[in-house]
Formats: sequence, C-alpha cells, structure tokens
Amino acid sequence: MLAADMATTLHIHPTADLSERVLLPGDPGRALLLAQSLLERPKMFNHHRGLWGYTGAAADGEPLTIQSTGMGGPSAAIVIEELARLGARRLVRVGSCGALLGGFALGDAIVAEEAIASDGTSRALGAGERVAADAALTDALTDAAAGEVSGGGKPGGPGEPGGGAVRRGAVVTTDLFYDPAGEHADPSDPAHPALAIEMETATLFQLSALRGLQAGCVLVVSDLLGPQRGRIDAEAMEAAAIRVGRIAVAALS
Ligand SMILES: O=P(O)(O)O[C@H]1O[C@H](CO)[C@@H](O)[C@H]1O
Ligand SMILES: O=c1cc[nH]c(=O)[nH]1
Repeated sequence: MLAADMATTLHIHPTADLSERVLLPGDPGRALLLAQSLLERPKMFNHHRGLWGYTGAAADGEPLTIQSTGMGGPSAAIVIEELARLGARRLVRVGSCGALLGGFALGDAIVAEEAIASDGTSRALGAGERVAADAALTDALTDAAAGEVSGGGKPGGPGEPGGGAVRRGAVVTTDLFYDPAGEHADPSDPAHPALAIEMETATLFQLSALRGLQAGCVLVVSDLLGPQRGRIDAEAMEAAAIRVGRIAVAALS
C-alpha cells in the first residue's frame, strides 16, 4: 500500500491507502458493487465529488483500489492524474460500451487494445488518431478473459448470466453519449473497424502513456447499436460487471 498524500490532489481526498493497481469503472455504483464483490474488508478510499472509491484485499490477498472516474474524458483525466500523483501505476478501466458491429450479445465483453480518439480530452493531451493500451496488460486481460470464458470464473460461462463471449480490438472514444448526429457512424479505417463506442478509454491510454503508467481496458457490451438494437437490464449488467472485474483482477495478479 502507498501512503496517500491528500495535499497533492484537489478532487480525490483519500480516506484509505491507495494500491498501485486500480480498477476504473465510470459509474460510482459499479465501484461499490465491485468493492462488495471483489474485495475483502473494503474501506472507502474517496467519496469527494461523488467519485466513490474503495481499497481492500483482492482474491490474491494483495491490495486493490477500485475508483470511479465519472463519465467522459474531462472527469476521467482529473481522476487518473490525481491517482498517478498519489502513486497508482497499473490501471484497468472496467467500463460499459455500445457495440457498433453485428455479432455481439448484451453482456459480452471487449478487451480494448487501442482507442480511436474521437474525443476532445485525449486530443488535448496530444493523442493522435489512435492510442494504444499497454501491450503486456492487454495480453494479460485477454488471457484472463479466455480463462473466464472457458468456465474458470463465476458468474457463468457463455450462455449464463454475465458469461458472454469476449472479443479483442479497437474501440472509439467520443464526448457525446446523446449524439445529435443521430448515428454512431464508425469513423475508423475499414481495415481496423472499431468494435464499440464509449467515452473514457482514449483519455486513459493517452494520459497513462504521458505519465508512464500501464493501462488496459475491458468493457461490458451494455448496448447494441449495430444491426440489432438493445440495452442490457440492470441484473445482467451487474453480473457482467462482476465478470469483467474478475478478469481485470486476474490480469493484475
Ligand atoms: O459505464 P461507464 O464505465 O461509465 O462507461 C460508459 O457509460 C457512460 C455512458 O453511459 C460513459 O461513461 C461511457 O464510457
Ligand atoms: O458510451 C457509451 C456507453 C455505453 N453505451 C453506449 O452506447 N455508449
């Protein structure tokens, strides 16, 4: 565990130790769910600004912090910058996304190996068109996901709640959830199509590259935006969130 230094951070006010490894859901409620599901003896790490965070012992017995980023690049950039100043070194976003292509089911998971930077925050931080995840951490997430799919984890293998397929590829990061353009047109190169759309991953990858942090990302498919349309229900989202949380913990172990 690392000594937390509140004086350096204006938005994260640590009330517990910080682990050098951190899961980053956008949703504070998902941070609580994951803390209750994945941590022994969780303590609140932060509640300032409603950005709930928790630190406890993960399944491997080592400390783990789970800290919500809020929605969108600007909020995520503040949280990630302050976590870096406090001593975080390995970060995995455990988020949700809308699948842009066919062939996905609600509750499937995506390991993001790169993000297409269609957002303002990562671009303001100097991102080019695409920003990459840490390769070793992404391979570890892919291996951990394969273990879950083959039935090593709970809840569920394929077909069970929270136990859908896992794919690896690019995601596109945007600033708008409600886009007046109406469609989430796939802006990517046809040779490397984006699997899904979300709002923080490009910022995480770009800021981590600037600060020398290892960053990865695993996402639950909460929406189908391609040929089929649909939105996951709350129970299935919880099961899928716990599953991707377990994948992330295994990758960080
Ligand atoms: O579920 P989280 O991790 O918040 O991620 C996605 O959900 C939010 C939009 O509903 C955005 O933050 C988007 O990136
Ligand atoms: O940013 C997001 C997150 C989930 N679903 C979407 O369609 N977009």
